[in-house]
Amino acid sequence: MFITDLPSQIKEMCLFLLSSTDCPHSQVRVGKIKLAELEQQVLEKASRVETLSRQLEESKLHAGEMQRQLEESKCQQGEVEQQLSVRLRDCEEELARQAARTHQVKYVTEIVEVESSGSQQAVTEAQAKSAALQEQLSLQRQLLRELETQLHESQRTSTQLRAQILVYEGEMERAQGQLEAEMQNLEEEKNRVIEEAFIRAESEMKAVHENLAGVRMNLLTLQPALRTLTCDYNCLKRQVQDFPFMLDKAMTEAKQEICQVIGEVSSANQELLRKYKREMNLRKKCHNELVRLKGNIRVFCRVRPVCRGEHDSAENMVSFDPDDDALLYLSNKGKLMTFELDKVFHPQATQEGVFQEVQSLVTSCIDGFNVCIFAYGQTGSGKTYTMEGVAKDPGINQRALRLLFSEVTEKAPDWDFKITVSMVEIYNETLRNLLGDNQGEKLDIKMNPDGSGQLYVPGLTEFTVQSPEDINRVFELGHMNRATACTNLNEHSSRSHALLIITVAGVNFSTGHRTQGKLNLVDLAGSERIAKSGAEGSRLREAQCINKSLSALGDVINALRSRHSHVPFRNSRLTYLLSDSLSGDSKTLMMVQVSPLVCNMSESVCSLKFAQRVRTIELGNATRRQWENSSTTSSPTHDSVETPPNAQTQQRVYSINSLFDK
Ligand SMILES: Nc1ncnc2c1ncn2[C@@H]1O[C@H](COP(=O)(O)OP(=O)(O)OP(=O)(O)O)[C@@H](O)[C@H]1O
Repeated sequence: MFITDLPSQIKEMCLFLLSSTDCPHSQVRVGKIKLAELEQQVLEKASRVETLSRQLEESKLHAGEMQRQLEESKCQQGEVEQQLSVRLRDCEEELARQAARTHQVKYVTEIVEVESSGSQQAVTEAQAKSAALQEQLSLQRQLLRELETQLHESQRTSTQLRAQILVYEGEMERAQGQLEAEMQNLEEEKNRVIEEAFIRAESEMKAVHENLAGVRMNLLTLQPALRTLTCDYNCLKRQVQDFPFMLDKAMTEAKQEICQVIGEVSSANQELLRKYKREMNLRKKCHNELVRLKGNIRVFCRVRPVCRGEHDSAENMVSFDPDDDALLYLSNKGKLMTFELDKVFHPQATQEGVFQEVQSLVTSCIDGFNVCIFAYGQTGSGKTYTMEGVAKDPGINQRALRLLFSEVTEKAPDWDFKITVSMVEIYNETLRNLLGDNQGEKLDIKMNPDGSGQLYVPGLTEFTVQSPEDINRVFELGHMNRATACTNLNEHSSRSHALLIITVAGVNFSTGHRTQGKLNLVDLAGSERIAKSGAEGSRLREAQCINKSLSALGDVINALRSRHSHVPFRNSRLTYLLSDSLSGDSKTLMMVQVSPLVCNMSESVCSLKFAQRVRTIELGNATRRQWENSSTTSSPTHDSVETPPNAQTQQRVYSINSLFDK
């Protein structure tokens, strides 16, 4: 790591210390670590400076040594030069001497030449000596030149070393300066960090002291609480030890109390049950009395609401009496018409509300009455809605079957009831079995060969309802079979009568008393006058069949009302099938459906007029179909007041109050 890196390190550390204020203890600790690291770095730098100084010293010594060597070289050179110059001088002197001698030699030679050959030899020797000296001189000169070159080299090296020394010294000074500045910075930083850490530590200490004082206070206040808690704990411990015994005791007491209360409640229940049964009997008696007083044909009217998408509202054409729920006003062609019925349901009436008004009639079939509920009205007036309803909000059919099922289940301890269901459709005077497998099969109505005068439909499927799920299955099957037999169910249902026939047969376990009642729930075909609208072909035939059956219904009621000896039940499949429910011992409810639309006003008037006429007819007192258990016969026989639905019925006396206009 270099010294120049240190400031960024310090900066980093300072930022770290400044940024984190949430944990002063750890900051101080981290600051100290950083400081130690920095001090370590300073030490390292110092040792590096020392090394550099040492190297400088060594360089200086080296330079001194070089200087010394240079001096020595210079000295040697001087000496050599001196020696050489001495030698040169000697040589020159020698040469001069030799030259002088040459003249002598020449002279001598000449003499010698003259005089002797020995002299000549001496000259040759002298010349050789002179050549050797010359050679020595040139060697000395070469040595001198080499020494001079060496000297130059030494001088250049010395200059380089000096420059290097100067560079080192500059670097040393700069490093020293930088080091001092950094040391100064570090020292300041260290002092600042220590100061900050100290301040923070002081404030923390203060906070800790305050907390400590708070904790001491708490401790002082908690001590009594602790004493109380300890006391409570001991107390609870004792209670827990005693608890099993107390629990046993409390359980025993509670058991005794519960047994006593159960005894009281069950006796109160018995009493309530007895009262309830008495009330129920009373209610039934009252209802039957009411039916007797009012006549056994009841006529209700239900006005359906204006449906979504229907803009032809006739809210002010149909009005109701706020004080009398039996009156309905219709404003037709500027004329206000008043209709009096047994009950009028306004458009907001719920399915549940409607059913509440008919449920006593429904349950009377458990008591052995034959009941018939018709929905009458033009197409789209709400007949199917009232009878079948919709999946989320079922109509009379489903509610009736469920009610009967729950009632007979309630009576199960004393009675053995059997509920059977059939579904029939009458289209173009043909009877179809809606619960059967063969939808193409046409059914017939026949007289029972046992001589009881009862009618029966050979091949008609009867389902025994044993659970609420069976009820769903029956309706699903009936609906499915009706839908598969036609292309447009809505149109088809408008032009056919749908009958749900529920038979409830019961026997009382203790008395052997038997009852059998029949509930016919009929969604009639649309009552509008289709023939007038110029229908042709199959539509015309449908219209004729509908008209035929509806007028046959009117004829039957008219004959009953007029005490005719002959009641034309056989004039249509519908009246023939319902003959036992329309004759004098039965209860009948006609639910006349009315559309609120202006465009349907004339049909609504027709329906309401028909309803009012029917309402004025009394079929006579309703009587219960019942018989005592007989050891001689296992099949039901009519008691003295029963009216069988056959020809003898025609001889019965009916109290008819008004005429029925066709
Ligand atoms: N009380 C009511 N509340 C809400 N909607 C009703 C009510 N009565 C009838 N409707 C609606 O009016 C429309 C016609 O009713 P619905 O099909 O029951 O008439 P309908 O007389 O049975 O006709 P059709 O003779 O063609 O079978 C249906 O869409 C039905 O849901």
